[in-house]
Amino acid sequence: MGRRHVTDEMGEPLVLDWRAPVSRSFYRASARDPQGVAVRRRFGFSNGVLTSFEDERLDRGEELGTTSRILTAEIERPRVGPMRDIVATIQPEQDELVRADLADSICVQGAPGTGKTAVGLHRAAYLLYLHRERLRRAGVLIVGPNRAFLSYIAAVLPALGEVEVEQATVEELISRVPVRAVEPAAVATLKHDVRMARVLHRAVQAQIGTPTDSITVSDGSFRWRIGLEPLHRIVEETRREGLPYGTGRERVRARVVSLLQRQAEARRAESPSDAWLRRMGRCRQVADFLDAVWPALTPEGLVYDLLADPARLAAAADGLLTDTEQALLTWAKPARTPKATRWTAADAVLIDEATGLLERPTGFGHVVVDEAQDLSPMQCRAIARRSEHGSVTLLGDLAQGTAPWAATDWKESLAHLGKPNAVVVPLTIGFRVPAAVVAFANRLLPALAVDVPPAESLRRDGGLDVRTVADLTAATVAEVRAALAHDGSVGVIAADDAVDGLRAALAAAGVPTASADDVADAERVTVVPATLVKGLEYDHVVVVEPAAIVAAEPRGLHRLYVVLTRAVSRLAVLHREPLPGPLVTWSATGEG
Ligand SMILES: Nc1ncnc2c1ncn2[C@@H]1O[C@H](COP(=O)(O)OP(=O)(O)OP(=O)(O)O)[C@@H](O)[C@H]1O
Repeated sequence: MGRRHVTDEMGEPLVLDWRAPVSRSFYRASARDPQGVAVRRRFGFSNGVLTSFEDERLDRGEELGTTSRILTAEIERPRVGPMRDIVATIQPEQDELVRADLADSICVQGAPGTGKTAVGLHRAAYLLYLHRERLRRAGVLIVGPNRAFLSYIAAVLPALGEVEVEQATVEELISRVPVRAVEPAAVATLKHDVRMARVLHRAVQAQIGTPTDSITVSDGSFRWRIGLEPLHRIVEETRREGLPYGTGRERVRARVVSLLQRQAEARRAESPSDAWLRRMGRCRQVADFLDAVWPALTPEGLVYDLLADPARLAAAADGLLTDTEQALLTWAKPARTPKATRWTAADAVLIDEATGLLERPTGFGHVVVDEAQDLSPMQCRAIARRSEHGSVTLLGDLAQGTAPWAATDWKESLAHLGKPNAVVVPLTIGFRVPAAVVAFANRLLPALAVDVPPAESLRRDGGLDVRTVADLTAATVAEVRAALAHDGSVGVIAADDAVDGLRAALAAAGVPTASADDVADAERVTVVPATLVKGLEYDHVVVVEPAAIVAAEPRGLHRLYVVLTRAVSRLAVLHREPLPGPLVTWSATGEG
């Protein structure tokens, strides 16, 4: 079994695809439930050379589990460059998630390094293998937190033979308008509040009017009239159908035309031509009627009207948003038109919601969302619109939530995603971070106010070094130089505003560095702003001044937790200022 199906020259299978149904028992068989497997043999390779093999005689009750030396060697191998696949060593609890049915939406809560990203990517590959035709048509989407992360994972699916998968950030998914402005966090947070969905819905509904006049149309030969009563009926009926607003408008038009058609048929005893029907649908009287009772809307126009006009907002937000909140949303100086407006990222979220109210978006057959704890309710809804007829795999860790609207309960996120019945499954075995480093980072957990199962690291190796230093820059350069004596990548993680200085200091010391969003870069050292490091990992991590990382943002302790859990082999923490409170107890014991 392996990454791809391989046959000999006679067409006989030599290697079976890891995703084939027959491969399943390789991953799932255990001494207690051998599933017909007598011996499981794993081969170890290095650079194309067979280096080892390992047998488990399940029929004699032998089972290595996580003590497998091939697994240990694989997870302790120094990391360099982009993420790799884990086909050879997928663990049973991961395999259950990877091979869940296409119809099943699942949510995985897992501590740092438990393999959530790996599971999500392998699940996408598995589903594409099993439902190739269906998913090729419907599409599979991977959503990640930023471009650096997406480029880090970009090679995994192609390595598994899957190239037709879209990978995007949420911001890219909803980029109907260019984002050209920033706004205070309080305003953005309010726009991400799920109440805004109701405000927008009401604003759209408020556009639907009541007919006040009958319609009289002439086609050159005859005059036709539709009275008020049938017009009322048409509008009411269509409103009740709850279609997207734009579809509703066309439905009203079609119904008006169909009444005209019936009159024409009765009078002439034959059906009018398609051209006649089209002409009637576009004639001025029908267009005027539509503009009066069901005017054409654009998503940008709808959001613009709400944010530019306090009266409109008040009408739509009555009982939903307080006066203060409404004032917060209203622009002090609106641009002259929607087109001239400098939209913010949160406006783009509102515009996407509005788009969903006006027209039905095309969706994907399956959506994998990574780092999902950072999605706001409104962003969840944006993804829900794109997976309405498909399923989702939601991956995340509540302890790593750094957005102002970060999730605190997966059930809520799942409800906003339209998948309230999805199961929440924990992953608890850590494959990345050495036990000593996990223990250090876990000091923060009680301060993070989330209820998550703690992880247990498989790694007994690795090193942790927490040091007070006099000169942060000089100490960082020295630390990086020492790290370069080992194999593997080196990640220097600092508060965003310290990154340029550190990069320059390293360059001056003759150490070239890469930036996080360029995984193709051959440099072994990367200097990463703390806000971009989510989901990434480096063999040796140097964290510079934790206090500054915490001070830089409201959920700074959550950010620090992310930062401290990026190391595969060694973590060095360099600080001048005292360590943030929750970590201090630890260093006060003298271990640091
Ligand atoms: N079964 C496995 N065999 C070998 N390596 C594994 C296995 N599962 C995960 N890993 C490795 O562990 C590391 C962490 O995995 P991954 O990035 O998927 O974790 P995560 O849960 O998404 O972490 P985070 O919460 O930090 O984003 C990766 O290097 C991955 O390849």
